[in-house]
Amino acid sequence: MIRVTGLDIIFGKGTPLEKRALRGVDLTVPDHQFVSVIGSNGAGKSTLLAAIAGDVLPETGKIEIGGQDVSRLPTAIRAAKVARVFQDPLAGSCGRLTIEENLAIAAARGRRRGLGLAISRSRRDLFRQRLAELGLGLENRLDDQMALLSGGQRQALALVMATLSDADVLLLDEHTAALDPAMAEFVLDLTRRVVGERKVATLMVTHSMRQALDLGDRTVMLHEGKIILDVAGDERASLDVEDLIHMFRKVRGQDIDDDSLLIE
Ligand SMILES: Nc1ncnc2c1ncn2[C@@H]1O[C@H](COP(=O)(O)OP(=O)(O)OP(=O)(O)O)[C@@H](O)[C@H]1O
Repeated sequence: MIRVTGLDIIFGKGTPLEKRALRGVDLTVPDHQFVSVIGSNGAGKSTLLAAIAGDVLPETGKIEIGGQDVSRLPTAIRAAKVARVFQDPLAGSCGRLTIEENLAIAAARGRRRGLGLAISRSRRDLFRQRLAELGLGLENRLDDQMALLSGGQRQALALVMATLSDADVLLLDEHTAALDPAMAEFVLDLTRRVVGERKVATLMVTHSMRQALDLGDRTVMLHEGKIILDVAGDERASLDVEDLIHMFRKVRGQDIDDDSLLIE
């Protein structure tokens, strides 16, 4: 579970460029819940994920993961609890290492084991099995360098890596935005499957209103560092993109910037 309470994040405090990116954000995500996060440019979506991962520390407020207060813990210490997939397919894995080595590092995250032990035969079988489930033929390429894979293959791998760890939290930051439409659809389907199986507390940032309603079981909209909409259950199920736009306008009294929020 993730519990964020009264979270304020300020960049460049005391400088002319001071920016209050999050303002008193409260958000609790239970273990099984998949939350899509939407909002226009600069709304604070990535900052929220970065704060949960530990890349930025709160000015005020608290972040708890699995019941532990991690507010002041650095990213490296939180890594065992937090799995992430970034927009840039190159960011989540090491191109110079093999597929197997990348998977072994992911599997060893948060565990007191060396890489050597991590690459045992049974582990290799597990990796093969997980890769075979993707249907991309990667189970036969364990010794290939990660750099040889396409962006979509790397994102799919990043999701598999996320499931190999015992993380309590999965953070997806526009993880399909850099992919071509067919690959993006594949990775989104995989995301649904992975989150469904792992039942991990998941936050997915997207610019697509359609994705925000189609994936997961709750949609949160951020604007200027605040949560302005939070819908789940029957209310969410009955919404379409037009409703979401209408709700945004009602709350903010302004038009959505169509350049930053994709209607479809
Ligand atoms: N490292 C930083 N230093 C200074 N300001 C920052 C930093 N990171 C983000 N900001 C500012 O904080 C605000 C929120 O940024 P953030 O990246 O979280 O928005 P976002 O909702 O993810 O936007 P986008 O959809 O454009 O990625 C923006 O005004 C941004 O310019």
